Amino acid sequence: MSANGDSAPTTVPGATKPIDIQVRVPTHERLMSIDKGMAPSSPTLPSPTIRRNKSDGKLMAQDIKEARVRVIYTGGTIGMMRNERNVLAPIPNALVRSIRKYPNIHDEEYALRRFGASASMAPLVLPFVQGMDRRVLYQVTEYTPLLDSSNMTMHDWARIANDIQQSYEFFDGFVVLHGTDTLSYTASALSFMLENLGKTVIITGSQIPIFETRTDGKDNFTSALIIAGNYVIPEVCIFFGHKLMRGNRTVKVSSNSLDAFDSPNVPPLARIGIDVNVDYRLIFRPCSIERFCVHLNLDENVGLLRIFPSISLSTFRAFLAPPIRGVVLQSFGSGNIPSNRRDLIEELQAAADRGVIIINCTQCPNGSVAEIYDTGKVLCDLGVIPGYDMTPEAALSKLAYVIGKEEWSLDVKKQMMQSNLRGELTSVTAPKMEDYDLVDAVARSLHLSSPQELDQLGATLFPAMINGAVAEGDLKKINNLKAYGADLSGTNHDQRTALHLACQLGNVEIVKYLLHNGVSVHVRDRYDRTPLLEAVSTDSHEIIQLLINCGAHLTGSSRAVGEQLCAAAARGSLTRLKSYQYAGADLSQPDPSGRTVLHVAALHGFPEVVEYVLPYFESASEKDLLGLSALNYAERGGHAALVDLLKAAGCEA
Ligand SMILES: NC(=O)C[C@H](N)C(=O)O
Repeated sequence: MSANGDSAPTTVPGATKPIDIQVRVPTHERLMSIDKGMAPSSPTLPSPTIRRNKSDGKLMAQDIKEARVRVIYTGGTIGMMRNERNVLAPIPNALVRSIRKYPNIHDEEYALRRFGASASMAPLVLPFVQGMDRRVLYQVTEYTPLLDSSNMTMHDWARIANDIQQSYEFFDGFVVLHGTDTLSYTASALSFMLENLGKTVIITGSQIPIFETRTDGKDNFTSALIIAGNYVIPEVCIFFGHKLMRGNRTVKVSSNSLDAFDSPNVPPLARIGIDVNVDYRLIFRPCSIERFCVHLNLDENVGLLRIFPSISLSTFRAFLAPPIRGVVLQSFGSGNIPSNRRDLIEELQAAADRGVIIINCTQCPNGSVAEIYDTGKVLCDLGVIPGYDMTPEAALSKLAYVIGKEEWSLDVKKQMMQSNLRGELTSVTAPKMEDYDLVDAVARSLHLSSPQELDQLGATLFPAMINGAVAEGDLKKINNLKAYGADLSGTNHDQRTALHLACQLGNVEIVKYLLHNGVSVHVRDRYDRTPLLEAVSTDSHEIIQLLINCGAHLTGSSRAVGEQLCAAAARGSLTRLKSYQYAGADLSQPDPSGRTVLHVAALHGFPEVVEYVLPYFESASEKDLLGLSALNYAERGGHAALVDLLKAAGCEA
C-alpha cells in the first residue's frame, strides 16, 4: 500500500483532520497573521528585558527574542488518565487545558502582556529559561483521535510529516508528543520522510501522565520545547530521560523506567543536566543544496523476520510470500543464520530473485553485522544487504520509505538501503581524524589537558579560525580546519556561523562548500539576521538562489520587510528590490504606514522602479494611511513622466 497514494497530496487519506486548538482563537490568528510566520527581526534587547507599550502596557513583540514551536500532540501516556475500566487511555482536550494551569510550562503573565486580555486563548508561552536566548511560544495541535502509540500506523506517520510540511516556514522547531511504545518507529520513519530537514524536530512523551504529581512528562516536554526553540539541530530527535538522541538510532529499552530509550550505537546528541550540552560534532546535517520536502508514500509490505533456532520452513516461507516486498532479517550475533539449513537458504534465494529486498540486521541491541563467520557470509552470497548497526525500527521504516520511492529502480533501492541517508547506520569504521591536532598544540602550551578543557578551547578557537579563512576566501584552509576537527557549523560570540560571513562577503564558492557540509541556513545571529538576510544586504543574487534552494526563507515581520523594500525604493535601488524578490518577499508588501515601493518610487521619481514593480500590484491605486496613492506622490514630487506612466497603468489619485 502507499501511505497516501502515488503523488504527494496535502491530506492523508484515512486520516482525520487534526483539530488545531489554536486556529479557532482570535489571538492566535493575530500571532500568525501579524508576523506571517516570521520571527521578530529588529535588533532585540537582551533577554529577559521586556519593554511595554506605553499606551496599553502590552509587551512589544520586537523587544523580545522569541521562537515559535509547533507541538503536534498525537497521544500517549503523557496525556492519559485512568478510565472507567481503571486503565490508562488518552483524554481529548485535557492536556492543553491543564498545561495552561502549570506556571512552569505556561507563563500566563507574559501571555497576558504580550497578547492581551484574551490570553486564556492565546498561544502558550514557556516561562523564561536561564541561559536560553529565546522565549518559546508554542501552539498545540491535538489529533483526533488521540492514540495509544500501539494503535498507530504508517498513515499516522504520514499525517505528522504532512503537518510539519504544511507549517514548516511558520515555526522555528517542532515537538511531537507521542506514546512511547512505537515512538522509535515513528522517529525513524520521520527521519527518512522529512527530506533535507533544516529545523529541529523532537519527539517525546512520558511514562507517567503529565497530570500526576510525580511525572516525567513535564520535564520531557519542557526540555523538548527549550531545545526546539533555541537550537538548530536539523534532525528528527527523541528527547527522553535527560538525553536528546538521534531518533533513528533509538530503541525502547524499558517499559517502566523513566529512562525508557537508549541509543546503543551512537552517543546522545545532547545531554541535559544543569546545562544543555550539545555535541555539535555528532549532528547529522543534510549536505545537499535542496529544499525541505516530505516523502509520504510508504510501502506497508515490509516486515521483521526474527530468526530463532529450529524455525520451521513453513513459517519462514509464509513470511516471505507475496505481497511482501522488503524484509528485515534479524539474525544472530554479527549477522549469522543457520547456514546448514538449505531449505531456508533456498527460500531466501527465491525471495531475492522475486525482487524482495532483504536486509540483514543483528538481534543484538548493540553492535553491527559484519562478515566474520561462515554462517554470515552465506547471506552476502545470496545478495542479502548488510544493515550494519541499524536498529530494527530504523531498518523497517527505511525499507517502507525506500520501496515507496517509485522513481528509484530496484538497484538504486538496494544501494540506498546500505547507504547512510540520515545517520541511521555506520557502514565503515570512520577513519581516525587528526582531531584537535591544532587545538592540542595550543592546549599543550597552555597546560590544558582534560577533555572538557580541550572541547572548550576548540569551541573558542575554531569559529575564529574558520571565519578568518572565510574572510580570506581560503577554501583549502577551511577544509584543513575541518580535518582538524573543527565544527563548520560552530557559532561565534555573536551567534554567527561561517555561512553568515560567507554570504555577507558574497563568496559563492565558500557558500556552496558550507552548504554541502551541512551548515544550516536557519541559524539566526544575535541580531536575528539569517544568512539569507546577509545575502540580500549585499545583493548576492546567486547566493540568494542557493540559499532558497536549500530551504531558506525570510524571517522577521512582513511589515519590517515592507520597510526595507520602501527604503530600497527611496534609493531607486532596483537591485535591492530584486534581492528581496528572489528571497521570497512580496514586492507589494506595505510598510507600517501603508506605503509601498510604488508610493516611494513615485515620490522620489524612479520610473524604472515603478515600471518594474507595477506588475506585482493588484491595484496601482492603493492608498497609504494618509489616503495618498502613488499618483498623488508622483504629482507632489513633480515627476510629470511618472504621472503619465501611472495614469497609463490605471492608477487613480
Ligand atoms: N508510555 C507510553 O506512552 C505507553 C503507551 N502505551 C503509548 O505508547 O501510547
